[in-house]
Amino acid sequence: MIRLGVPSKGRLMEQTFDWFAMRGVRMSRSGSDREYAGRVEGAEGVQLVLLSAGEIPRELAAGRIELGVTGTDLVREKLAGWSSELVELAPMGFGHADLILAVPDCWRDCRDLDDLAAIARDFRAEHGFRLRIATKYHRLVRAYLAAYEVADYQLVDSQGATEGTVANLTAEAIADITSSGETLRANNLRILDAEPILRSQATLFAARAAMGPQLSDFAAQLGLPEIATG
Ligand SMILES: Nc1ncnc2c1ncn2[C@@H]1O[C@H](COP(=O)(O)OP(=O)(O)OP(=O)(O)O)[C@@H](O)[C@H]1O
Ligand SMILES: O=P(O)(O)OC[C@H]1O[C@H](OP(=O)(O)OP(=O)(O)O)[C@H](O)[C@@H]1O
Repeated sequence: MIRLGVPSKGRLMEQTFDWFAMRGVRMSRSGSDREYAGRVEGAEGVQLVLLSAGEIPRELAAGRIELGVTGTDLVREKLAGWSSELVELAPMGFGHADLILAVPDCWRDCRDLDDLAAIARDFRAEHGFRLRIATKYHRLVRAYLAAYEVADYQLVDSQGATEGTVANLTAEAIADITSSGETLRANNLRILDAEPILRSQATLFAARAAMGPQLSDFAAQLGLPEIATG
């Protein structure tokens, strides 16, 4: 049996269902919108497991599902050394979002990472604490800022509504996912002029430990390029 983890709600779930339907595999919830079981038609031996997008990386790594759909951002954030545990079978062409750093629009002198590094250096002396960056992407943000030699900051954990933290005075800057940019604009934030921390999209992942003939057959049925097994 191949257990396939799919996000349990919203656009990500609907677009995942559409992606599989285009490839001849029809998925649906078994019962009401609140029931987290699902049906699969058009593929033998595949069981649908509806899960939080954020839990799918760990479920794959733990061997509780063999395949999973989630954003590349969540896999890279949640699993250190993700590529030793998972294989990227197919980018799915939706759920595009960039993980970016943003500062208050009124910080006229903060345009890029060099400016941020300089402001962060002065911030502590001036305020008695390090500049706060709100995010749920701790691992990715730390690695990125280390690469650009930004050091004088602290991360503040924010699991949602991250753009609100600056107005709420719990952070000076944020690192979060954006697609249309509307949430940033509505909260008077501006993206730093720099490469995004990550460009993410919804992706079909397989657990490396589960690779074998059954997964290969299913991948072939979906029209994916031949995958190495073992
Ligand atoms: N505005 C957006 N546009 C496109 N993709 C997005 C957007 N916001 C989030 N995503 C992507 O959707 C995926 C799920 O995001 P997130 O964990 O925030 O979802 P959620 O619906 O809050 O899920 P959970 O059930 O874990 O709370 C992530 O990979 C993220 O990159
Ligand atoms: O650039 P935009 O198109 O405005 O999208 C960006 C927003 O979408 C996501 O939030 P989501 O709605 O998933 O809620 P969250 O705050 O719980 O993460 C993300 O965290 C941003 O807040």
